[in-house]
Amino acid sequence: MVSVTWTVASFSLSPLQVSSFLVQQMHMSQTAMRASHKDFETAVNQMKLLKKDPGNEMKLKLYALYKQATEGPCNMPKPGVLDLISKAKWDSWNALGSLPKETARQNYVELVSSLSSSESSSQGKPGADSKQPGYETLVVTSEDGITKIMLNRPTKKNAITTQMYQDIVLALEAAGKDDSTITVLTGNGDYYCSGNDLNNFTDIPPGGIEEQAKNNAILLRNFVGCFIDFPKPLVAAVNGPAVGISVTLLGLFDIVYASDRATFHTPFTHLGQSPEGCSSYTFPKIMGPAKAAEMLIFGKKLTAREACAQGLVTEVFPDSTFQKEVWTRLKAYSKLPPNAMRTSKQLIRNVEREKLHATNSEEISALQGRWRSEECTNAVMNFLSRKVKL
Ligand SMILES: CCCCC/C=C/CC(=O)SCCNC(=O)CCNC(=O)[C@H](O)C(C)(C)COP(=O)(O)OP(=O)(O)OC[C@H]1O[C@@H](n2cnc3c(N)ncnc32)[C@H](O)[C@@H]1OP(=O)(O)O
Repeated sequence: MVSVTWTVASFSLSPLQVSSFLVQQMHMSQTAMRASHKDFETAVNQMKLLKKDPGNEMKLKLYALYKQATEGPCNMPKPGVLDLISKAKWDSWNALGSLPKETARQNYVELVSSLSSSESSSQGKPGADSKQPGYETLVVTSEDGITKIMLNRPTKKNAITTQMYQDIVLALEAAGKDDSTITVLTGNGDYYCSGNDLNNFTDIPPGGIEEQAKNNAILLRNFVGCFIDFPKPLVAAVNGPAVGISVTLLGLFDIVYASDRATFHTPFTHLGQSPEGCSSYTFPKIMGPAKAAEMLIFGKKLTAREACAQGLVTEVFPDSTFQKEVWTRLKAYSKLPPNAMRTSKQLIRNVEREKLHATNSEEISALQGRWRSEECTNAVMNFLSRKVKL
């Protein structure tokens, strides 16, 4: 990563320089659109060179994206229930709905690129899969049948850095396979999480903003995908205010317990951005479209009790007894038969799994455009130059 100068340097840019910077961004984004046909062909060839089998679920995703990219929305008659393989392929393609060909091409390219880079990063590292990572900004503990993943950047209100996104993915993957029965995400300090660390936008790689948007898209797709596919009961213990992506993800948790000090805030429009974490689908479903719009479009902040009344939060506890009450409750739940819990969770989530993955892809495509926009650039600069708080 080249350490960035644009946010700092741009404070002293003239309006002309700023507009030429933005024109350059627009030009780069058009170039990326034109390049994507070629990128797609390269990715199709790259797929054939993968050494590891990516697994059936991933193959179905790739199949669906390939068909959508080359033929558009699913136009085949639905196969019979006994033709299991054709039906799984059809379901996967059909779940992409009217996703534009261009977006499907782009998603296919990114998915293949993430598969190839994870393959090359694990090459030459014997035992890399089994090694337990040490996390810099997470504390992961396993006790009484509960794996607790605690965000641990209290002085930065647990804002999520790019490293943290990756670490949370690793921690969730490990928790999904360990012998605990329940997994809990919580925060250390007075905040649950203040969302995406806005400094993530200042790490510009050598390929510029275009490459940064692509990298962020890959990271975010994988990150949200892990929550969609998490196999065990997943609980959020929201110990304090929650902002941005830490709020939207709550729609993918099975239980959300909140302290009465917690608030729920998604200031996407203020940041020139748009919803993620599948909230454009889960929030209207949970609280109805009118309430969801007030949060996701206008950035209305909810108290814990309001969020509970809207169905986003399961139960609110007084802050003074939050930790004691939540952990006592969870310890009791963790003794329930684990396989029955997993089966019930999967039955609940499987109904809409493909829809959630398709929503994740569409939200990320929209965000890639937002990240390149003047509205987003200005909002991030304003926060980082201490002009605004959200
Ligand atoms: C890989 C890309 C994926 C992208 C996924 C997209 C996600 C979308 C979102 O999550 S949008 C939400 C982004 N979050 C915000 O906009 C919140 C910004 N923060 C604030 O508005 C405030 O800091 C606050 C309201 C959360 C807390 O205010 P308070 O006055 O109580 O505390 P401070 O502002 O003094 O914060 C203490 C220090 O923490 C730093 N900090 C807090 N949040 C963030 C953040 N999100 N990004 C970066 N830094 C953050 C803050 O700057 C202070 O740092 P300092 O002590 O060095 O000054």
